[in-house]
Amino acid sequence: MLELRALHRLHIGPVDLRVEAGECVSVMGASGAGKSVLLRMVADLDPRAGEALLDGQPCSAMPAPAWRRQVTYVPAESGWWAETVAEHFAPDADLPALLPTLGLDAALAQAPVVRCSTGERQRLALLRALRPHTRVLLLDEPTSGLDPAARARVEQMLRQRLDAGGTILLVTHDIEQARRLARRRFVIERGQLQEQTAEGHP
Ligand SMILES: Nc1ncnc2c1ncn2[C@@H]1O[C@H](COP(=O)(O)OP(=O)(O)OP(=O)(O)O)[C@@H](O)[C@H]1O
Repeated sequence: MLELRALHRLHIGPVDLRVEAGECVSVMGASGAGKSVLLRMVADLDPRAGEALLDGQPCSAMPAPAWRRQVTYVPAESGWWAETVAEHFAPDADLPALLPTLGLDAALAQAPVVRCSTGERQRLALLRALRPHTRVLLLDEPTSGLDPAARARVEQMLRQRLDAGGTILLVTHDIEQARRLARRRFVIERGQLQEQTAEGHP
């Protein structure tokens, strides 16, 4: 279970939130409202006040890499540091089996990253983050560049992750996607998270 206690950075927060294992919570909000700042705070990527806990273990009590192994941020545009796709995955990753699960050609494993399309890179970044030790996925617009078929595959994979006990904090501009995946939906406004009721706006 992920717990946020009075997380605060810039004008975002304090944010208090509990997300159970197997639960997806969505966060919507205007451009610039602070959605990415929030996800980065949870991943402990920037200085911030407050505390985040995973199963009661405070983030501040563990080395940053240990926290980020379990609580993984997938930004809207991921970083790539090597030439080919395969170099960004663990040596034992079964890429010929993994890539088609999100509708990607298995041959893409040997392709240079610079030749991949935006939507291909987006799905590759997600696959990169879906390691067994990742407990919480912090997803920043994971399907914004995808066609409906690819988006459906991604959502199916996220549902499998939830069924297996994973936790997802999902930033999206797509209200229908939020309704499909998230048990609870929030909007960030004036730096505060506000829960939306089933009938309410948005
Ligand atoms: N390191 C920083 N220092 C100062 N201000 C920042 C920093 N990072 C982000 N901001 C500001 O915080 C606000 C929230 O930014 P954020 O990227 O979280 O928006 P967002 O809700 O994710 O927007 P979008 O939907 O456009 O991606 C913006 O006004 C941004 O300029």
